[in-house]
Amino acid sequence: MPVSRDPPDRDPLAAALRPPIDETEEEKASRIAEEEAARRVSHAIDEAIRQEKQQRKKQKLVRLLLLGQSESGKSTTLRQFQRLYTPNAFREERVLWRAVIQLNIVRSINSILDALTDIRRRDVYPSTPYTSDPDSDSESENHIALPPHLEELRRRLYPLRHVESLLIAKLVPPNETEATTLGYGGSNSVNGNVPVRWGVHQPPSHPFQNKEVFVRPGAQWKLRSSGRPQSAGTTGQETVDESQAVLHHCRADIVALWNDAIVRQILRRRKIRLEETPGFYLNDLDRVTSLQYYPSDDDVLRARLKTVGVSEYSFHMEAGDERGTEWRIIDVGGSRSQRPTWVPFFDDVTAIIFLAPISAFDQVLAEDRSVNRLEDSVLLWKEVCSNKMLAKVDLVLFLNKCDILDSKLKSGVRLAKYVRSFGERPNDPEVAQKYFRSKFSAIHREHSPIPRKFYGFCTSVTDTTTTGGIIAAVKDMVLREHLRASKLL
Ligand SMILES: Nc1nc2c(ncn2[C@@H]2O[C@H](COP(=O)(O)OP(=O)(O)OP(=O)(O)O)[C@@H](O)[C@H]2O)c(=O)[nH]1
Ligand SMILES: [Mg+2]
Repeated sequence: MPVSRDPPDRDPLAAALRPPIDETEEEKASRIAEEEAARRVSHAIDEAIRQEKQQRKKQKLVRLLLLGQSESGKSTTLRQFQRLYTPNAFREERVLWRAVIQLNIVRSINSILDALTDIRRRDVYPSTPYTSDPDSDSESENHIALPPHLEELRRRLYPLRHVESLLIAKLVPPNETEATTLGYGGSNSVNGNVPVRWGVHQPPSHPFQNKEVFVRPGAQWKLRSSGRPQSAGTTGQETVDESQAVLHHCRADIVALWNDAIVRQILRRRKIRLEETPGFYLNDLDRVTSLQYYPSDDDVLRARLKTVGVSEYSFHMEAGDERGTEWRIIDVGGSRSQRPTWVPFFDDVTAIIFLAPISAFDQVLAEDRSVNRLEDSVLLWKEVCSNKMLAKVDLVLFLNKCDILDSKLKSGVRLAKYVRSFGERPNDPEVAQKYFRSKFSAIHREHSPIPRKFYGFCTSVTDTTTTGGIIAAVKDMVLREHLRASKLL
């Protein structure tokens, strides 16, 4: 059949659809009515398809946002989700955390060495020897002379400064400029002698503040930490990296330093409670300084690496009714400079897990040392509860770091001294948890723009045994509410 190369001089479709020339008024009215009905049907079909698509999309995608101040445990909660729902990937990545753990260890040691250096600096002139009674806290630091064995340890552990620089260079890109200061140990601890009422107070300044290392989200730092010279393979046993070799070499001295009675006394006087600081591994020195050291699940959960920016982790449910549902978990940085990055995620979030570290009642924010950390958490929770954009979002509260709260109260730190409204209640961890729960629940009730259920858990998200059950319960609840809401659409 011949094909015409020239375009027709009139639109054949328009011609075919044009009403007949001899159409009567009656026929015209009937034709218009038919066309209108057809248009309505077509529009209804389009709308149904659109709604179905929207519903399908909503049913299949759950967006969970993790909020809370810095060091509240958001990234640790994310790692718990990864451990539970993508265990193979989590296991494979454990070796990449070794550099972070090494850095955490080295920084703990260096913070002790800094404390010794500080005492030494202030004590150049005649001094009395250190008290023979290591439990005596009465002596002023200004009269302390470092005994020779500590001077010797200080000298021998000097290579750890170099290891710290090496590890930072490995983990943090060279062009990274933002620096946040966060000391170890006492840097964000409140001077125990200053009472506060949900409290503002002046914290002591510690001379050995370290810069906290952070990474931006994405695989970059993992690639860097897996690269040479730390090519440890996936078992962690093939080759030994330089930092691990130095740690291993210094093992005896590190153990001696950490177990030294005088060192403990100095730390105690300075209110430096290293055991309660993030990234604390000094009670596992034999294991973590061995040449074959390979991080366990627990080690990865205890590692401290500050988040700057936003990281998103997604996984698909592989079994049961939830099969095919995609979960996206969004982890944000919690320090004050990071909080403006939260808002864009409020738009289409399904649920929020808000973490409030209730053990921080005697600490101050690293970024603003005039603000008590518990007070900051309370204000932040109030803001989240009252936010109109989040009015229909399920809020799940994790009153976190209950393990630290427990040990703090049991060691004699009095909660009522910092939280006056705690009053005469017994200084007991369970009473304290209950008290905090009721306070946070009241804020939720009073500040939610429309009434909603309160989901509150007392957690220690580094603990794999208890957290697994809580996360499973939260997941079920979020999904149930999500399905219910999408059915109401
Ligand atoms: N003992 C104890 N440590 C915890 C708990 N939760 C978190 N941590 C530790 O606290 C440190 C800080 O936790 P992260 O999860 O990094 O805190 P984050 O909220 O992500 O902090 P940013 O990234 O700065 O916003 C890590 O070393 C964790 O291992 C807990 O319940 N108990
Ligand atoms: Mg984080």
